[in-house]
Amino acid sequence: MALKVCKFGGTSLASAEQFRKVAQIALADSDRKIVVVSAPGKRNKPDTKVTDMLIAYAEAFLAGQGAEEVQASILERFAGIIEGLELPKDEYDTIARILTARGAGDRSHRARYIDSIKALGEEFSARLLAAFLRKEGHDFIYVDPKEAGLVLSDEPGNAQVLPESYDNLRPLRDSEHRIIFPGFYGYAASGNLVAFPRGGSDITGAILAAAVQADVYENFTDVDNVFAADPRIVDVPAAIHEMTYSEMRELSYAGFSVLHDEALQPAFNAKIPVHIRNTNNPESRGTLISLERNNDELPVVGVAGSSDFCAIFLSKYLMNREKGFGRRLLQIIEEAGLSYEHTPSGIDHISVIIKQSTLTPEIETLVLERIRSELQPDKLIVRRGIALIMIVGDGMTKQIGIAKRATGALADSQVNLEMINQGASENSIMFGIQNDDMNKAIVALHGAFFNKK
Ligand SMILES: Nc1ncnc2c1ncn2[C@@H]1O[C@H](COP(=O)(O)OP(=O)(O)O)[C@@H](O)[C@H]1O
Ligand SMILES: N[C@@H](CC(=O)OP(=O)(O)O)C(=O)O
Repeated sequence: MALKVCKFGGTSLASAEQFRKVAQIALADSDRKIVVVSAPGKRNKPDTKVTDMLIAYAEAFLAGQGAEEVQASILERFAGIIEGLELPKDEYDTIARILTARGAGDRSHRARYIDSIKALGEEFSARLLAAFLRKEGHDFIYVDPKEAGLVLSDEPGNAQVLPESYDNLRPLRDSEHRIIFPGFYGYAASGNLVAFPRGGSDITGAILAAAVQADVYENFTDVDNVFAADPRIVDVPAAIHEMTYSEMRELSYAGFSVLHDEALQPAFNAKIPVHIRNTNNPESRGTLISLERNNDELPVVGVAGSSDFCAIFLSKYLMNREKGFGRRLLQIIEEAGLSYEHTPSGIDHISVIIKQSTLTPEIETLVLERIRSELQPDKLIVRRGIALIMIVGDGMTKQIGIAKRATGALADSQVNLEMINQGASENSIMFGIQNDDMNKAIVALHGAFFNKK
């Protein structure tokens, strides 16, 4: 008997109707022993994710404002699900009680308080799905991440798994029951609830799959497969049915929100294939992410982009002869509490690319002052509003002319290139452009590599 861990995203649990689909999929294959769930997501485009409502609920308390309105909207979402699943009224009472109690919890640490509330969407989804499956006569239990031993670093909203979690979670493999596990959060060694970054239920699923040595990690979402570009940007993008871990890691980091980029490492380490599938069309083939792919006629498997980066650009004559220049520069960045994304460089210049949101005006002043006094550059400027576009494919190394094809397509679309950087692993090329050109660039690059002649 095979062992499968499956994760259902917020869109798969947005309503009672979606819960029923999830239950049907879980029941269709007895190998699906562990089911990880997200909080109810959007039912339609203008709708709000429960996680965002919970964050608003926490923020209302923190601001000392009334939270009644947002509390009522959260409870209304769950009331609709409970009613649609024909669950007893007790379920609603429990949810209302927990939500009120958490809201009244300790607010002395802002980020910790927000985590303790925003995780409730996943907890409620998991409790309701387990209750529904049991009501229908199936042996599923809700498992609490604390009891199961999902131990995370104590970084609210940005937690990472600690190695002991894998040993702690392994026994779930032999549980006599099938398991419903909430995604997105775990506990620090201190006992505090901590959440992964947004979209982090994907990470929970991957950790569980690795811990129990699953044969496959099925990640159910609302698209038939991964596309070669974001379907919200490119009309009818090419479907990609196979990808390698490193390709998907690059693409999800660069903008493919379909899978969290940090979800790949646990699956990759444990060599567990990840199968992206559609809850609304479970018959479709999906996308298999593993060590190797057979579609090696494709040099490039995807084009992704994300906006709002900035570049700290420095030039200094004979920079190449100055030992330790790069190290000292990056040390300044590190000591300002910043992480950097890329460092494209030439003989006399270097840029450090950083997420714009992390470079606050205070940090910027501090960093620039230190660079000026400690490194004495000839030129130092900060460029904002940069989008990074990535074309990714393990097959790129074997084909000549990929960069030419890409830059040609960008030029034809009048996109001005500010930076080009080939990843050290040679399976990606990054282009830095103006934010406003991002979608145009993605459309052009998708056309260059995927449009049938
Ligand atoms: N390259 C891509 N291929 C498929 N979907 C993509 C891609 N890039 C972005 N997406 C978006 O990711 C969405 C699925 O991710 P997400 O909204 O997080 O779903 P879930 O609620 O299942 O976690 C899709 O609806 C699609 O709009
Ligand atoms: N609900 C959390 C975690 C998550 O993974 O959600 P989703 O599966 O809907 O991306 C969020 O909105 O960030």
